[in-house]
Amino acid sequence: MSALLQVHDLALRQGGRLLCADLRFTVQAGQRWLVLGENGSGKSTLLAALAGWLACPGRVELAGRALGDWPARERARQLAWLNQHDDCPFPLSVREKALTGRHPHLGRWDWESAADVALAEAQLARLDLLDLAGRDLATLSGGERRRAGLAASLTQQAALLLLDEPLSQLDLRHQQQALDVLAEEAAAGRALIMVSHDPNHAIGFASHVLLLYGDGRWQAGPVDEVLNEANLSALYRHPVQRGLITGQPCFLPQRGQPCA
Ligand SMILES: Nc1ncnc2c1ncn2[C@@H]1O[C@H](COP(=O)(O)OP(=O)(O)OP(=O)(O)O)[C@@H](O)[C@H]1O
Repeated sequence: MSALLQVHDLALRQGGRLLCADLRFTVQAGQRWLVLGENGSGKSTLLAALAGWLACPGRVELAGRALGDWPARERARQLAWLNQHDDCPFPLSVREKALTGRHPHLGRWDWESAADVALAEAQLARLDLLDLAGRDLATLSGGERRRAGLAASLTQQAALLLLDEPLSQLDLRHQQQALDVLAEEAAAGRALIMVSHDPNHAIGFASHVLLLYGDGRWQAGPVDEVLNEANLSALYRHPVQRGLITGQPCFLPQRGQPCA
């Protein structure tokens, strides 16, 4: 099976600072990657590079073809990017926001079809947003708006979802709901690369983890190999303890410890 995404020797820099050097990893269809790291370690920069919005040294191949060789519309059918800052400067209903995910699939002068609307509304329903479909995006709470952005990414039906903190601002139930929806997407063959600040989002969800240390170093691999106390303590420069809750591992910061 050929890889959906191949990252070869990618270097991430911002403002003259090297964030990540020689990054190499491969994503197959159905895999769920969680990206972890401190504030400013380069997680959003990585997603921007993988989305083709940031030119970086190295090579990224999407479905066997260099990222830069994809025409923008075709690339957007393959790859959805939920940005961390997903605000909209003009009035837009929640339904219209979800429908933006269909734009790469429409011709220049096409309107969305009934099937497009049905698909968008189905994604809103999965995220508990159908009752708000007619509301202006600007009137939503932060968590509701975040879920509307995720619904738009799902409506795009891309093979690869790049999700920058899709669970931020979501309450506990909606976090779990979103994780369940994303797990369904992965089971249907889509690949996910999701940024989070909670290593526990990996538990029972992620298949792989990418740790970005923000100083050039990184670690990537299956959850069982990469997600452990030692790596997380080094990543966050704070002692992290692994515990068990009803047989499930969980990671917690040690209390009362000075920060490094
Ligand atoms: N245009 C820019 N000029 C200079 N520095 C920048 C620029 N854009 C981003 N940076 C810096 O690059 C670093 C990485 O930013 P990035 O947004 O990728 O971090 P992140 O890991 O996503 O952080 P967070 O967890 O806070 O969202 C940060 O220190 C940021 O201040």
